[in-house]
Amino acid sequence: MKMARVTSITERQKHDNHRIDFLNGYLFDNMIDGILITDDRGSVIYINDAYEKIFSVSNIAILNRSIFEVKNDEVIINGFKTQKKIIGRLNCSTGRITINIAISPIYKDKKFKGVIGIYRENKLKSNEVEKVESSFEKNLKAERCINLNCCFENIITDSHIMKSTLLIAQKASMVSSTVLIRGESGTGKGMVAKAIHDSSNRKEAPFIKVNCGAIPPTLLESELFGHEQGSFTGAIKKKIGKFEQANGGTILLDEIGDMPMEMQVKLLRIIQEKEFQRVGGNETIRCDVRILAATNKNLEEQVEKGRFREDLYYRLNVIPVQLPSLRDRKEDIPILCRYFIQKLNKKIGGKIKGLADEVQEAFYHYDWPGNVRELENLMERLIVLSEEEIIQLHEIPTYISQVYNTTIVNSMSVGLSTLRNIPTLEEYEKEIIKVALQRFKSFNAAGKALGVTHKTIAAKARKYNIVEKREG
Ligand SMILES: Nc1ncnc2c1ncn2[C@@H]1O[C@H](COP(=O)(O)OP(=O)(O)OP(=O)(O)O)[C@@H](O)[C@H]1O
Repeated sequence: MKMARVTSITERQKHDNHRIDFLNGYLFDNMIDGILITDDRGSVIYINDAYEKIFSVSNIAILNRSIFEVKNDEVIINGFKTQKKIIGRLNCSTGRITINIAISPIYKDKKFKGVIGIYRENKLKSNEVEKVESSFEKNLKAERCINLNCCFENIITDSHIMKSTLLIAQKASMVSSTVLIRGESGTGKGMVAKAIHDSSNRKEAPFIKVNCGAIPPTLLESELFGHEQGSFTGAIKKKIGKFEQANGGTILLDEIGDMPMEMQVKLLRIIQEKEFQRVGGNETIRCDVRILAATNKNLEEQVEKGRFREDLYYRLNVIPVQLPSLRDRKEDIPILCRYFIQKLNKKIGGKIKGLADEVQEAFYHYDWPGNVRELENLMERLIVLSEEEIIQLHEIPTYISQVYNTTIVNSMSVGLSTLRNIPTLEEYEKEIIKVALQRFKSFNAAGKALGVTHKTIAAKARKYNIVEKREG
């Protein structure tokens, strides 16, 4: 009898640990190709010996540095930004050696975890030197092909996933199908709905937004479909509902997941038959309204629990548009900050020029549960209250700066544990002082960050030739 192979959990764990060992060290050590691996923020977490040789760099100088600051390797930067497989070529200064590069994104549980770059030296014969052409250019062109029209220009993003999502929204604007826009609160669902309307041939007609969660269930029907005079206590005058107001245009049913069951039946009817009656009225009113719905709820779960009609769910979910949360597109944080600084400086007469490096780091590590709205509100508060032109770490709320402080300590120990050759204490001291001086720009501030006096920093900076020794 054939025995099935069963891998127990503990065995599997052993496998996993083994794999991690591989990744942390020896798998790539003896390869001919240079290898560089980054984490999801673009910090270098691994380079092998071949990489050190090809680029004449030491791992101590490059580990934990951002690929944006380490070296001008546009191929990996482009691979990181687009989170796509990219091949390219770098020319060395002699022109006789090129380096073929293949960058691949690393995903775990559908989440972007960083990139791995493979670098292979390619010695050219002299007649080949002229022919070298970088496929990086081609990739850039492909990237530019993601063309969004001006209706989407207020939706600021650098993220490839977000741009692809907006492209779906733009395509949806060309038809009248129902669109279900999903995403956590503050991810921009309202903005996307407006852009779909503005980009459609209904743009001259009204765009009407109804927050289904904010209106008491008893009033929602009259809000949506209107009522006749005297149809219920308080119905003093005839009222035109939102659907009639939106005739020829678009209606956004925001927080659709909170719509009461009775209203869901009525909504289904209007989607199917395109007609309704006002509350207390007999007249059948036909209207031509494009329906967009938005929610931050898990509608599938609501359907399973019997809180949302399955037939309505399918009617609404004809074109799904899923907006990623800000923590899943952290590459958007810098561009959003720049955008909000510019916009809010104008609005409230602020003079902020930017964010200190540590603030940017802190923003990067924070989870932003309120997404872009939370970031925008915080930027407004900082612009109003900040004493400096560059917003400093001590000015941001402690729940965000704390995240930064713990991450720095953690990343230092992770970085050290991945080093193959442990640096001497002196080498380590030299590097950390260099980093602190680059970041804080003065002996005083660097000393404060490292917990020593400015005199100690100054003396050590001279000892390690980080700054020039004074004569005499
Ligand atoms: N990509 C973006 N670029 C610029 N501003 C943005 C972006 N995304 C969101 N915002 C801003 O964030 C705020 C929230 O956006 P919006 O109301 O569209 O989010 P939402 O997902 O509909 O939120 P909710 O579910 O709470 O209604 C708005 O002030 C909007 O201007």
